[in-house]
Order: sequence, then structure tokens, then C-alpha cells
Amino acid sequence: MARKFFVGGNWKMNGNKKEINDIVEFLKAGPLDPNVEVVVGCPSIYLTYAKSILPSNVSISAQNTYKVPKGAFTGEISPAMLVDNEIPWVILGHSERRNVFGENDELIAEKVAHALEAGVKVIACIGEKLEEREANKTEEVVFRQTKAIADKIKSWDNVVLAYEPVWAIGTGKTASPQQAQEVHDKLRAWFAKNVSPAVSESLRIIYGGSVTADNAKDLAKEKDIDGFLVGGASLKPDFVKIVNAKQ
Ligand SMILES: O=C(COP(=O)(O)O)NO
Repeated sequence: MARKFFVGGNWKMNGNKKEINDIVEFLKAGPLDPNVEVVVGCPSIYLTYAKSILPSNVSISAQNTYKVPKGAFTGEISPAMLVDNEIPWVILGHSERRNVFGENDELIAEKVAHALEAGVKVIACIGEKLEEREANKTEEVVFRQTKAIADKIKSWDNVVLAYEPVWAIGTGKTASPQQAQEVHDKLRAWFAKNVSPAVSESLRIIYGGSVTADNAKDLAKEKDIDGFLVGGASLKPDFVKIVNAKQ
């Protein structure tokens, strides 16, 4: 079964209503490859506003949720609140949640499990730091991060896995197609051994880390790269070229 190419935009803590209007305009103008699933990750406060003006061929994602439906967790939002507002996706485990806000594998896995149980689809992020790659620990790290999630969830049907090497995020130092493909291939082999051959084959594993209109086409040619999670470049019209990288 062919895996539908998936391109996520991660706006991070960026945007205001005017800038969101501008983004929506270039998404509407496209034209977006109809064979690509496009999802934009929007700051929580703008989710319902952005959803109300996005074109129908672009879906929307939160950038984080907590691990329980409700309670005394000041500042947090829950998957139940996303469902209540018809927000279908959430990004979880982003390296900035891990390294800036101190989220560990266990918490991220609990968040992923709870979001899926609540009916929210998940872009689950993993990736090694520069010092871990330089110490030849890339596989050890991404397998550990992935296993933590696999140990808590029953199905990968509503998960897209984003491999985002931390050393490539926001740095302009994109992983080469070979570097990214190598890790995606190892991850797919990990799923075949530790989850199932069917999940290994059907799971979309996308790459994130300084993806641009200039490098997206070469990355998209790699057989185990099923799309992208794009930060900075998702705020600009070139994001359309990244969506269309397979054309
Ligand atoms: O964090 C990222 C990637 O960000 P950049 O494209 O800006 O490297 N995606 O979630």
C-alpha cells in the first residue's frame, strides 16, 4: 500500500491574525499537490481562527496537549478540547518540548497515548542531538524515543512519525538525503522487528530539520522519506513548493 505523502507545517510560537491571513492566502493560491496530505501546526490561541479560514485541502494541528482530559493543570490544553473544536491533529514530543520545556520520553508517550484515545491524530517527534550523533548514538536515541511511545499505544494508524535531528532544526544544516534515509530505513526496520511488518510498511515517517524549497525535492526522492515537518519555511509562500516536492 502506498503511503500518502504528508507535509506538516510547524508555525511554532509565530504568527498573528494578519500573518495567518497571509499564510492562508498562499495556501489557497497553491496550487497544492492533491496527492499530498497537508497539515499546519498553529499556536493554540489561533487554532479556531485559522481553522475557520484555511482552505478545505489543508488540515490543522495543535502543537501540544497534556496527558489527561481536564484538571488543575494551569496553562495546558487537552485533546478533548481539540475534539470539541474539531481540531484533528496534535504535534507531540517536539524537540523544543523536550529540550526547552523538559518533557521526557515517558511524559511524551503518555501524551501520545491519551491524544489517540481521545480521537486526536498525532505527529510524534523524535530526533537526536548533535552530541548524540557525534557519539554514534543516533539509532540508540531514536529507538529509545520510539519504544517509549510503542510501549504505551495500541495502534499506529493515526500516528505520523517525524524524525527531526535536533542539530538540523532551525540551523540551516539540513540532514543530507542519505543521512535522513539511513535513519528512516533503520526506523522502519525497528518497526518491522518490534511492532509489525504491516505497521513498518504503512507508517509514514517524515523528516524535519531545515527543509526548504531548495532541498525538498532531493529529500523527497528517498524511498523511506514520506514527507516533511517544516518549521521556518512553512511561514512563507515557498512552503507550497515543499508541499509539491514530489511533482
Ligand atoms: O522544528 C521543525 C523544523 O524547523 P525548521 O524547518 O525551521 O528547521 N519542525 O517541527
